Amino acid sequence: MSGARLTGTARWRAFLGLLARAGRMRVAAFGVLALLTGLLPTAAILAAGALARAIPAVVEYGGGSSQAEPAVRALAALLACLVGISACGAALGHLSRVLDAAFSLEVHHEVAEVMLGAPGLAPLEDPAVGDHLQAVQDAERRRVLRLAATSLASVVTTRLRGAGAFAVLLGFRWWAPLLLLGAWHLTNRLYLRVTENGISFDLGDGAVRLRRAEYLRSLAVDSPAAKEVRLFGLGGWVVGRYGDAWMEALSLLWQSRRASRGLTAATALALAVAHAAVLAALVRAAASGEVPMAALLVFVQAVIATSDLGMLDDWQWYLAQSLGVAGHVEALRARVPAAVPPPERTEAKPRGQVAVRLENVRFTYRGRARPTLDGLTLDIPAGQSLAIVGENGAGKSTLVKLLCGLYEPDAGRVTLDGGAAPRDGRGRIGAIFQDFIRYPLPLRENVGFGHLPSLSDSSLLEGALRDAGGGRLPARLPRGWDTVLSREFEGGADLSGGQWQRIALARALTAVRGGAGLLILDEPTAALDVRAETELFERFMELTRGVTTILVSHRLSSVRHADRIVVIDGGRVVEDGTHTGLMAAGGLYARMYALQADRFARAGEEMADA
Ligand SMILES: Nc1ncnc2c1ncn2[C@@H]1O[C@H](COP(=O)(O)OP(=O)(O)OP(=O)(O)O)[C@@H](O)[C@H]1O
Repeated sequence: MSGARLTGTARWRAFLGLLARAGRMRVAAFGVLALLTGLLPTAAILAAGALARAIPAVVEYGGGSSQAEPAVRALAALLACLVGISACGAALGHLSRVLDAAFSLEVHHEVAEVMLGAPGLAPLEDPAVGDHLQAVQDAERRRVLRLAATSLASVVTTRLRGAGAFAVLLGFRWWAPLLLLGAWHLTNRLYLRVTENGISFDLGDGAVRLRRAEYLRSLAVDSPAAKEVRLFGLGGWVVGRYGDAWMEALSLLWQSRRASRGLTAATALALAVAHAAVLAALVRAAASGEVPMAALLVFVQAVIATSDLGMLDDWQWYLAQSLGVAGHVEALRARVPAAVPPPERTEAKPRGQVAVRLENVRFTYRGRARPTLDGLTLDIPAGQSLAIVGENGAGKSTLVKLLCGLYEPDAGRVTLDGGAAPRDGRGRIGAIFQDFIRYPLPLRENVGFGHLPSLSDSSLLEGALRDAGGGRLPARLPRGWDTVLSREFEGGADLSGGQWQRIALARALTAVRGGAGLLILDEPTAALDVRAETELFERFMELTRGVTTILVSHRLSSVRHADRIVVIDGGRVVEDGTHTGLMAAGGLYARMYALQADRFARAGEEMADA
């Protein structure tokens, strides 16, 4: 994955960039608080040492004497440090939580902006883009994004405490902190090894085995399989296999952990030897009088605090993951081209019918050896109703997606009204696809999304729904236009396939009422029977007179009343005319029509026989 290939510095830059967008002042305050929280413990160790040094004078001359002043100052400094540690720690914790939320929001915002800024659908089909998106989604699932600043605060303050202890110990022997650092560094290596094992487990065989176990578990508890599991008495088998699959998956992890046993033992030994060497040297120096008692107290505390240079467990992992996410976001931005902003509209007539022209268009899907469209030329005058027909896979939907500017042709041109590229004129196109979206949102939005500015124009939405044949629907829903169209939400409702189709069509009509001059229906009625589809298309052509309409269907009888019919085959237009003209020509259209009519008649006979 290219996100993983970003250098550490680039990832840090991306991470801090995302964090900085949460507010520079907040980030500056975060930095100051982290610095104070990290360094005050070392100051406290030094203050404790100063206090220990000053105590004998207090004992000797009394608390009220001038000789006791250093002790009072040291005590005050120690108290100030302790109060500072807890106050700064609390403030840092609070600010971290604010930044955590802001960081996660920024990541999602950035990803959405990059993806929505892509000129068409092609980047969405790029496997590398899919990998980056998946990585961000996984991070969200593991709550990594919501701990980015907290983990940064924790790692920074801990390392600062370790660095402070290191500096203090330098005052004893130069080699002492280096020795301890080396030993603690081994714990970091060990941690990395264990993490890498975990990652390769997640990415490799382990994940496959876990997925299998997870599937078996879901068979036992989820509803889709509930009927068959009970009916066929599969319960015992499912639970048994789940246990086996789970153990099989974990055995891989244990195996990899066993492989780290040598490093674990070496680390423990190194830590014991390093600490023993430094403590022994300290004791010897104290015994010889070289290191006084107060300094011994300081150095021993510093030895203990060097553990903050070692492995940090979860926080280190969370921070590494957050840096990884920032890398993925950065890589996503580099991978997905940003759309060029549309030029200023110069045409005087932004509303009304749209003329479409495709000139010698060639288009090949990513990963496909052969073009889907090749040498396709088609002129659609403003206001015409055109049907595009062809066999399955002929490229009808592809042609429609090019018309909507969702893909760019490899060669040739697609233009609206003699000049504009489709993606610059999207506001003038209303389209409903075969796989139209059933938004789990209120009915109002499901219809109003065709023209967002009309979302609050109830009479426009009502008119569109009525024309699409769904006029009685709001009255049947528990909350009328505000009913969420999904049972997964409180007070929501489920609709039948036919009702959803009416809503999708109403959405297209809303687009037309909002000013779209080109309406495309790419088989949104596939679930209807032939007669219903024919009636609906005819009604639609009636309702959208004055708008350029493109109907896609492979049921020829449904579209025969269109002004014009083109047949796509081999990636280009092979026939072009009216139904009567094409039938008379006796070409591909006529053959397809005869075949469908024959099939239809035979199906009718079989039903009559039955
Ligand atoms: N996103 C995609 N990536 C790769 N190939 C695709 C993609 N979408 C469609 N294709 C392929 O392009 C060819 C044309 O598909 P298209 O959906 O345009 O045909 P169609 O005429 O609309 O078919 P149908 O009548 O079945 O809806 C098919 O071979 C299809 O498999």
